[in-house]
Amino acid sequence: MDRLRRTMMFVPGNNPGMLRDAYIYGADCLMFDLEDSVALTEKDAARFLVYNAVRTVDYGNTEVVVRINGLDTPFGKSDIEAMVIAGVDVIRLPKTETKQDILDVEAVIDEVEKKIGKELGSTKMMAAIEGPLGVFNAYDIATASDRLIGIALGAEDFVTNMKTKRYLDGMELFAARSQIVLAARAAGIYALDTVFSDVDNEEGFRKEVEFIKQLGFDGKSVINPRQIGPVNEIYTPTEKEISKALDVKRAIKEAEEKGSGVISLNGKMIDKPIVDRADRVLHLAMAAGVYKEEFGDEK
Ligand SMILES: CC(=O)SCCNC(=O)CCNC(=O)[C@H](O)C(C)(C)COP(=O)(O)OP(=O)(O)OC[C@H]1O[C@@H](n2cnc3c(N)ncnc32)[C@H](O)[C@@H]1OP(=O)(O)O
Ligand SMILES: O=C([O-])CC(=O)C(=O)O
Ligand SMILES: [Mg+2]
Repeated sequence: MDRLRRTMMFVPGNNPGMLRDAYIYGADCLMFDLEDSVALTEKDAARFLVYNAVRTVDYGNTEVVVRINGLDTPFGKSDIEAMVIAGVDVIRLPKTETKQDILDVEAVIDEVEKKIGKELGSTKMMAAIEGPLGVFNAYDIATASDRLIGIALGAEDFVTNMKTKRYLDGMELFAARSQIVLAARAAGIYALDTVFSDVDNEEGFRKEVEFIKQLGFDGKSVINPRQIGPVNEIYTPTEKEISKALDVKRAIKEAEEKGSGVISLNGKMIDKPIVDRADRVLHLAMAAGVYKEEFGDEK
């Protein structure tokens, strides 16, 4: 079963208390940051702190991601080396513009894995797209490496590069979000949405989460523990959705027993794509622990 990546919480890499306690809030993934939340004077200290946290704190089933500095900075190579040795699950590359950016980071990861005798390919990658060139290259980026588990939007940098700002309706991000979700789905990897920086605006946040779910994203980066509950809730199938999915499964089973692939349920047609969606609801519900398998054939 694929893992849930509904919530990925950024944690500034130079804050030891947050690095130690972040897992208690229930995010699916933690994203320790060495990039833009860390001042230039703190880069080496943050790398050291994150390295020690990853090696010593038991994060249980929470996926550990580290956002490195790009290879075009003086910190990128050391960040990658330290994080592969520390044993992080995923390295997140910020500001990805081209396929070559992925290949360059992958070459360094390959080198370190070989040097320390770690299974080649075991350190996964995630790429954040934060500018118009990256958006144009989204599919090339998404298919650049087998290590890639997902691509994400970085909206604060994106709107800055586009010479605009963020609006509550999100129209300035619509083209980028669409391109990223299409590229991720075409490549068969996760589509991950960006942060919502106004932590106190819960209503606006919820609307944005509903919207990105509608577009097809698998989850969202968050910056504060208060944002985890709403995303996990919106992305977890409700009892009503689970019960509807089970009705669909029962109806199609009945149809198949009669040699048909289509049947009517409460006036609505049920056939393969609708059954596949019901399977996905049950799969997500199982992964979230709110449903236990009944049909046995969910993906
Ligand atoms: C555009 C970009 O690049 S975004 C990615 C980079 N940015 C980040 O990583 C920022 C992450 N977030 C934060 O640093 C903070 O949440 C802020 C600055 C936004 C707000 O800080 P605060 O106002 O102190 O948050 P708040 O009062 O809600 O904190 C409540 C508790 O949650 C903890 N907390 C807050 N944010 C986080 C976090 N991201 N990770 C772990 N713990 C956190 C606080 O330490 C505090 O703990 P305590 O009760 O034990 O003292
Ligand atoms: O990747 C993110 O969501 C955060 C970020 O760097 C940005 O918005 O520029
Ligand atoms: Mg950014």
